[in-house]
Amino acid sequence: ASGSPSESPGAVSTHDNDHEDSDVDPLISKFPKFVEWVRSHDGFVDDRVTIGYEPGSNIRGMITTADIPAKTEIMHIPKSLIIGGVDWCQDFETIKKEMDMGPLSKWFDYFDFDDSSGSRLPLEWDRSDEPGSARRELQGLTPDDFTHRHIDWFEGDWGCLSGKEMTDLDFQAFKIYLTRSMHLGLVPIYDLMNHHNGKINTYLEDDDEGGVSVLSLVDIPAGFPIYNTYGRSGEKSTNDLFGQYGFVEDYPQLWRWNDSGLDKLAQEKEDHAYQRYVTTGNNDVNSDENPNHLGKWLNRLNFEPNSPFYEVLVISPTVAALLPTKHLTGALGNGQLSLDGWRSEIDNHHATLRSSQVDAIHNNAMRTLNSLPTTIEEDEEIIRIEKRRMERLKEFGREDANAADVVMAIEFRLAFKKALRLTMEVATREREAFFKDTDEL
Ligand SMILES: C[S@@+](CC[C@H](N)C(=O)[O-])C[C@H]1O[C@@H](n2cnc3c(N)ncnc32)[C@H](O)[C@@H]1O
Repeated sequence: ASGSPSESPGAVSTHDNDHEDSDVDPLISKFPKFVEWVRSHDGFVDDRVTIGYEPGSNIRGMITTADIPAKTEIMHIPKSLIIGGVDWCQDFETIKKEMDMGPLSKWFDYFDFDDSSGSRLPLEWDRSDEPGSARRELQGLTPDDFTHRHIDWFEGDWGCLSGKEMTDLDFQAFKIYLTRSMHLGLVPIYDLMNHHNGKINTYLEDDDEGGVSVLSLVDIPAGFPIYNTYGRSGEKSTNDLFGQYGFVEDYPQLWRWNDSGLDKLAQEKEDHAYQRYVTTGNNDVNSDENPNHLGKWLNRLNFEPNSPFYEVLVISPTVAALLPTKHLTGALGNGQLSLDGWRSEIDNHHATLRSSQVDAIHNNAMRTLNSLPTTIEEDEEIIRIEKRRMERLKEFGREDANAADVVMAIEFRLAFKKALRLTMEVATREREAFFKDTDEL
């Protein structure tokens, strides 16, 4: 009962601030026309999906209008609708050419419905780290060192622009590709799903001709967001996602950081004790991206750490796994796990984690927190003040991009600090649970 071109789904707007009426919000009201365009080019879209602003976050994304049982094909996008899939630079050129053609492009309806200019990325921040800048507000925390990495490469001598100046159209094409493409290229309608590693409810199946289907992983109730993931199996940390997309993901969060001081010491001195605590090597399991999700991680008895850096997997404000294994992070983006399910996985993990490693991450989290210029409580107050300032500016009709960037940066560092504080709490609270090395008994 779905998918015929004459049955275009409606669109709902639950947004309560800027987009009160879906009739006047083209980012919502143009959805039926967009779906018709997909279908008229041999794409398939289930009638039970629409577009709306997600309650809570107010982020536009795909939502169900009726129950969708598990293992249902929700969309199929044939290769003929996908742009690119060759490499960054060629895909960029194709996108730019099509955008430039305006209504004459086959993808006009796709570009017309796109919302990538509505998101703000750290690479759009002012580059300076003078007081008052968003970069300065990161207080040196990762991704302070790579906020502009993608654009620097893209514009640079070895990137797609080879040092040429970037035009507005270049930037538009660059941004849509950076924020929306996947391994097959730029995939219309697929890219309307938002990210959630915990409530992930879809998986992908490539077809034999270069197209792709999205299927439901679990039963999805009516009115629920349809989620994708940007970092399957713990491949990308919460810091990475913030650095690239500019949002702090919901739980579960995977925070990753480095101890630059100790790193230097370890490099200078091979037998430094740091070597005992930090593992090295590549995260090879995570490059084995299996779109068929479940099962891959379930049977894996794997004690290998997910990352050579300090890492904490935060499940809720009080539950976290210190130095998670690949086995644990393998669940991220591949399936849903209840809080009790996480707790029992984490208990098993902590029972095998050496106390000496726990001490190292605890001490590092403490040192990092103590070295930062503001506390969690101060940040909470600063955000309140900054937000009020922004609201006042808005009332006077002035939108200040830098003020919004600053709030974004402070919100990120606050979430990071909470993860560091939780790391210390878990290390202390569960002291008895960790594995005691024989020389520590
Ligand atoms: C592939 S698009 C997803 C659909 C998009 N929101 C839209 O309406 O077209 C990716 C962009 O959506 C936003 N996004 C996706 N998941 C998000 C989340 N969990 N929190 C905040 N923003 C999110 C980010 O701006 C990201 O760059």
